[in-house]
Amino acid sequence: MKKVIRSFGYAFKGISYAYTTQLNFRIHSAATIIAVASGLLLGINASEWLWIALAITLVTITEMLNTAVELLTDLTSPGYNNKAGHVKDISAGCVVIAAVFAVITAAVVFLPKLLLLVNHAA
Ligand SMILES: Nc1ncnc2c1ncn2[C@@H]1O[C@H](COP(=O)(O)OP(=O)(O)OP(=O)(O)O)[C@@H](O)[C@H]1O
Repeated sequence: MKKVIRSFGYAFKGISYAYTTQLNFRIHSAATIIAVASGLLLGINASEWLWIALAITLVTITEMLNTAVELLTDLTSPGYNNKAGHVKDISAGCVVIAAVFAVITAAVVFLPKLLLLVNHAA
């Protein structure tokens, strides 16, 4: 049991490292808070919550893996190396793909509800 708790401790250390060192991770965390608050305010349904949760999870995981890949690349290839550059670019590309998915998901879930609110107010 102690071992499991210790493993969770290491995992949270990793999340905390990504949060404190990566500006993009903090931006994504702020976007997560905005998405959850919007979901609560607009009263989205269970399947919409699942899509939002999937988008948040994908962005968070890719951002953390990107941080790990950057660290590992700097460790194994501190000097300039074409392949090291490609590794970092591909890793960053994964984050962009997840972020595009998140933006599309947010638009599909929230836009119709926001437009309805605007129409009601007008
Ligand atoms: N060792 C290297 N060899 C060749 N190109 C590199 C190397 N390190 C970085 N690059 C290039 O510079 C880009 C930016 O790298 P950098 O390590 O600054 O990442 P970053 O996205 O700015 O991340 P962060 O700001 O979180 O450190 C990479 O995507 C890559 O194209």
